Amino acid sequence: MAVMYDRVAVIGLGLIAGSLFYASRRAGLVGEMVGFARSEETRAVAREIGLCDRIADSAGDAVEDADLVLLCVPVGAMEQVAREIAPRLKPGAVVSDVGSTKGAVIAAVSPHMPSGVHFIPSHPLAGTEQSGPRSGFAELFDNRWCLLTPLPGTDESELAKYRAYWEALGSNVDEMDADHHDLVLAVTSHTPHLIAYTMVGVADDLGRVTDSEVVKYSAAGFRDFTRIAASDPTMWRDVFLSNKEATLEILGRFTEELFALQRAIRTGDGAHLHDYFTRTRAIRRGIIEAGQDTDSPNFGRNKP
Ligand SMILES: NC(=O)C1=CN([C@@H]2O[C@H](COP(=O)(O)OP(=O)(O)OC[C@H]3O[C@@H](n4cnc5c(N)ncnc54)[C@H](O)[C@@H]3O)[C@@H](O)[C@H]2O)C=CC1
Ligand SMILES: O=C(O)C(=O)Cc1ccc(O)cc1
Repeated sequence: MAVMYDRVAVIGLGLIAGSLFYASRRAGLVGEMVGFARSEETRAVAREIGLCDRIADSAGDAVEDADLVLLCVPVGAMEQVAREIAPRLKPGAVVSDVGSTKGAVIAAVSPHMPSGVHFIPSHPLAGTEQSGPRSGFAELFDNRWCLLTPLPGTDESELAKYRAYWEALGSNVDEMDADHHDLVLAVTSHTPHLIAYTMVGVADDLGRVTDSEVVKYSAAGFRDFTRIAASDPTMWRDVFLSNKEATLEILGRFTEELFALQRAIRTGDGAHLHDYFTRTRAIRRGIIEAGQDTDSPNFGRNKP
């Protein structure tokens, strides 16, 4: 495939930045990729393993002359990075981020963007519980969604080009507004992570009594919870602090339903439990029939 951006800068050298580097290389989408991370140790690892073509000594140096700048740091660090790079951005450059929340990132980054620079926020719905410079891989974005939340008045041709970049990385791309994104993600990602963290925390408390039994007899569902609860603490702290309103809204609804189920168990209301589980089973079957199960080889089959 042809080179789309001659020079790309990635700030923050973890799972997403590394995967962007390998996937961009695989598809021949960028000329040179320059990287920067705050910690000296991360930069040393990146140099050692050949992550990026060049590792700069500051965020400002990394973005010098870059056509595309990708902010791949925890969402709580976006503002500081935007402030650091702003004076060094090339006029006409596209700046994007890959943060898991969008409203707060837009509020943090856009005030610092000089006129003539195009800020186009994005969020790949692809990840693992791994983090750091050694965790990236080229296939991460294959067949996953990437959501763009462009601001009103965004340059149409830069938006179309950035969208095509994600498609060339292997993703399916959709656009929506930031508030809607944050509500959808609170339901599908943020609150489920909080539930996994809580369940593993509960098991850990029990573990002090029954010790290794929790691990020894853990069934698949609980093992999935432990995988999710092993995700990066800094990243997830920032996600909840920056998507407060939507997460609290969904958590409120969650606890109401949980209390109703708790009451059904206490009062022996089997019909309530059975009806509830029948409804949720139909949702899973609907996802599979629509070809939207990303674990299935049929994923994307029924896409419009
Ligand atoms: N891990 C996941 O599954 C996904 C993460 N995201 C989002 O992508 C972003 C990056 O996540 P990961 O790559 O997983 O994180 P990571 O923890 O693997 O990497 C983050 C990198 O940012 C660097 N960093 C932190 N603060 C910095 C600062 N002030 N200046 C420069 N570098 C700084 C760290 O040293 C590290 O190299 C986050 O905003 C996250 O919400 C989006 C989709 C999936
Ligand atoms: O590992 C998992 O199960 C994930 O849910 C990955 C993930 C984490 C954060 C995001 O913003 C998007 C995807």
